[in-house]
Amino acid sequence: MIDARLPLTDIHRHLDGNIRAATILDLGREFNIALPANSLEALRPHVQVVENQPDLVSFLQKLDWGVKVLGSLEACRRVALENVEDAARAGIHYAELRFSPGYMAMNHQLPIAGVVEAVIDGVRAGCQQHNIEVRLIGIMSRTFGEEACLNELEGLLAHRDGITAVDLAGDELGFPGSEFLSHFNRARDAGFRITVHAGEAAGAESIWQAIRELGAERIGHGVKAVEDPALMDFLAAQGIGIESCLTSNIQTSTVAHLSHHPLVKFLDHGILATLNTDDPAVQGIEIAHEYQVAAPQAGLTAEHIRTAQENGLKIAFLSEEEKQRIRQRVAG
Ligand SMILES: O=c1[nH]cnc2c1ncn2[C@@H]1O[C@H](CO)[C@@H](O)[C@H]1O
Ligand SMILES: [Zn+2]
Repeated sequence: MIDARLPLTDIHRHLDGNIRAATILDLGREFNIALPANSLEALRPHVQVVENQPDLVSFLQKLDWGVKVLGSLEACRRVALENVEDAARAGIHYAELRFSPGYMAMNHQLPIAGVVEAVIDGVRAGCQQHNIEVRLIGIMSRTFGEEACLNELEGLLAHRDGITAVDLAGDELGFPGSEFLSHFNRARDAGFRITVHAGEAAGAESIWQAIRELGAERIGHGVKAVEDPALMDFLAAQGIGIESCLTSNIQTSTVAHLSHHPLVKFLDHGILATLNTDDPAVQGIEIAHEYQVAAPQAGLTAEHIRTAQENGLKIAFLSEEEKQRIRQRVAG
């Protein structure tokens, strides 16, 4: 159900939520970090969601081992490079990879700006080796509070040219967007594009807040928009894109069953909604699974899936010329 004539995109993909289990073992050994298991098979349930989690925060804990083994900047560069390799292998032509430099830095007190630089460098190397185009989104992890987010923003600003956009992710219920107004004012002043995780754990008001107060041009997840008809109209009229992540929404218990997922309603309403992975290694899925298994289970027809695929590049953080170049490259 992936249209091979159209670019395949993944514009909501956390690179620090996509660290290979084999790499976690490897880095654990390198930095002498005691892991909960020493074989791939035994490690898997600690680093991958094997059953749906009761809420977002429980799901997010599954990402923790991946960053605990980041003992050096070289390790950060390695996982960035491997992420590009994995995205290219998954058949993705254009990816926006996002990462939280403070979250990656915190276990071994790495310099945050150094992490940003290492990720940019790893992605650049990966793009030279593989036939894929990548942009980077810097995340501020709300879970660690305002000051930690400010440190992340400063690290991202130190390498402004290598970063396309900023995002706010983590515990949406515990840390509402209203605490981060000054961060986003600075980010917009610096010319960053803006996407925000909203309407995943919290309600439609969180999406309005992200748009009106943080300047979000796109929304990560946005599931709860379906509860507010005025918001549905607004998203469609303003061309504010939704980055849907179907399997993620089931694994976090944001949506009880795929047949209840609002993505079809978004598309039928003319909202520029897209299909994405979120944290593929942690979830045990890849983008093809979202198109071929999850989307049909969520009630998308072949036409809906095609529209979602087209929307990926439409709402990408690229210029019209860059989008056209990618379309032409894929159409051959
Ligand atoms: O589905 C999600 N919703 C909200 N935050 C997320 C999700 N997946 C990962 N992160 C958060 O993003 C940062 C790492 O890139 C971490 O803060 C992680 O908790
Ligand atoms: Zn996400």
